[in-house]
Amino acid sequence: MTSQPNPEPHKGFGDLGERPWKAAGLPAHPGADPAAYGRSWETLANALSGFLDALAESVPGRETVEALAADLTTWSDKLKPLASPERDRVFGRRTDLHGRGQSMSPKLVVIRSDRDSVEGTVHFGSYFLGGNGAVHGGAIPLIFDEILGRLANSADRPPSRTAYLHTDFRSITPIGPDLSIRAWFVSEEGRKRILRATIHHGDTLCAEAEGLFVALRPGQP
Ligand SMILES: CCCCCCCC(=O)SCCNC(=O)CCNC(=O)[C@H](O)C(C)(C)COP(=O)(O)OP(=O)(O)OC[C@H]1O[C@@H](n2cnc3c(N)ncnc32)[C@H](O)[C@@H]1OP(=O)(O)O
Repeated sequence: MTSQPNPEPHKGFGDLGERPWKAAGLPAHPGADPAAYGRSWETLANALSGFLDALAESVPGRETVEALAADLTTWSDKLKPLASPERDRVFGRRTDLHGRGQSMSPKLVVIRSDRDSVEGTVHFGSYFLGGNGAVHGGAIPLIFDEILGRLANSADRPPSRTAYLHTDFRSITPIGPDLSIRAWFVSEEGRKRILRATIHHGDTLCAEAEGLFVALRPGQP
């Protein structure tokens, strides 16, 4: 399952000229090059997700909260001067990694995929808690958009965007266990691609979705 680059990249960023990270020995587009960071970006993404889960679960003392806030501010201040145009970034663009090297959506592990379907597992950590052990109702469409959007734009298909995403919550989606996730094409006519997906906990259907993805016309953002 591979993502297709938008033929008309996002406009609004000036030409950077020489990319500053090239001086650090990185390629021009480090997000598109799995070798750029070795295993270190994957380690970072896992550490970030693990941190968010640990924070969500913990009840730290006030001193710990203050120290943590100071540490995070230090890192934000270090990273802000390194801000780069969207097309050059790494976060969320490492399609070779489970979870694309980001922490916004839960980690999707693809076990099998072909041109028209994909199967895998998804794990919602405590960061995605809604209440009473159930995943937040907004996080479920998030992973559906992730898996359906990637499948809709896979193979040689031109890029598309989600026009609608209908989600039915059939039973509680639990925080913690690995869940089965499946997505498949229902139809593909002209610019319109209809796909469906399910999440199961064992034999229990937790949620299902249908999405319409519309192929972008040239120049459409
Ligand atoms: C670059 C790739 C990144 C992949 C990211 C993964 C997916 C995402 O999360 S994308 C982010 C969320 N989605 C968005 O931001 C999309 C915002 N919306 C849009 O950009 C536009 O409305 C867009 C592109 C979906 C459709 O607009 P447009 O290209 O003008 O299509 P339009 O001509 O109106 O419609 C085409 C067909 O789709 C149908 N259609 C469009 N929207 C809907 C809808 N919500 N419900 C039902 N049918 C619809 C139309 O009726 C039409 O059907 P027909 O050809 O049979 O008459």
